[in-house]
Amino acid sequence: MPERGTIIEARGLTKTYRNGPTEVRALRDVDFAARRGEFVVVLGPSGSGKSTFLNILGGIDSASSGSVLFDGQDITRFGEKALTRYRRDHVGFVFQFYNLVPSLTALENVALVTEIAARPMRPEEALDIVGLSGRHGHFPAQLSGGEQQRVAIARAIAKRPDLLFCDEPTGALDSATGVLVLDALVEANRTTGATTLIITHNATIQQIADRTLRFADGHIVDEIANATRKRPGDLSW
Ligand SMILES: Nc1ncnc2c1ncn2[C@@H]1O[C@H](COP(=O)(O)OP(=O)(O)OP(=O)(O)O)[C@@H](O)[C@H]1O
Repeated sequence: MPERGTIIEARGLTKTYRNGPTEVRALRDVDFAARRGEFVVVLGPSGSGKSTFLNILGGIDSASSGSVLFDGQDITRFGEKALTRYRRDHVGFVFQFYNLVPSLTALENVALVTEIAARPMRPEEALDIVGLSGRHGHFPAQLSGGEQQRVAIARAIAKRPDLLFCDEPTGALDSATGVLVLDALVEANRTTGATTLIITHNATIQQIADRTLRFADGHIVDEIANATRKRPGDLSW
């Protein structure tokens, strides 16, 4: 039985990529569970399996073996249609590069998602949460990198996802701008209650999390629960 409050759980998760004769074991027998609303930072060296882990949990990559239970249902057994619905209704993704549509305003970029979501918030509300109320009509080229990333976060949360998965969201940003993006993620987590996982190479960021996972060589080698969480504004790197 899953622990009470668990929203996503991986059991014995394994992923092997085959490129011709060579095999890369990206994940080896990973067990993990996260509670609703939890804020988790994922650390680990390059190639240790962090992105593969997040992508499989989010239904954009497939497992070689093991299971991923979302709200008790094994998504590794879903067909294409159910997997698309899972991603569309329950998962918000944020990547290092913002992937906004250049010819659409901030508001229109967010509205693209709210138009197809099952229970969206208004695009204006999503932009408010990330602190961009004054930027609705701006095109991506008129926004700084950090502002573009906050539009990407607004787009990810506007569908009210249960899960918010962020792969290196501050990787391309300087520290002051990175702090604003982390503030937006903390606020998004607080107001939507989405379980939030953030991959980063910056170990300082773990201080804002409820829990830190450390990957090495396809395993979770360490898990630390934080008794207290710092605010992003109190970090410096
Ligand atoms: N599509 C793929 N085809 C083949 N090998 C892959 C593929 N995706 C990832 N890998 C390999 O799987 C291993 C884990 O990669 P992954 O991207 O999950 O690591 P990571 O910890 O996220 O690294 P980084 O911090 O550099 O993003 C690496 O050896 C990588 O080269």
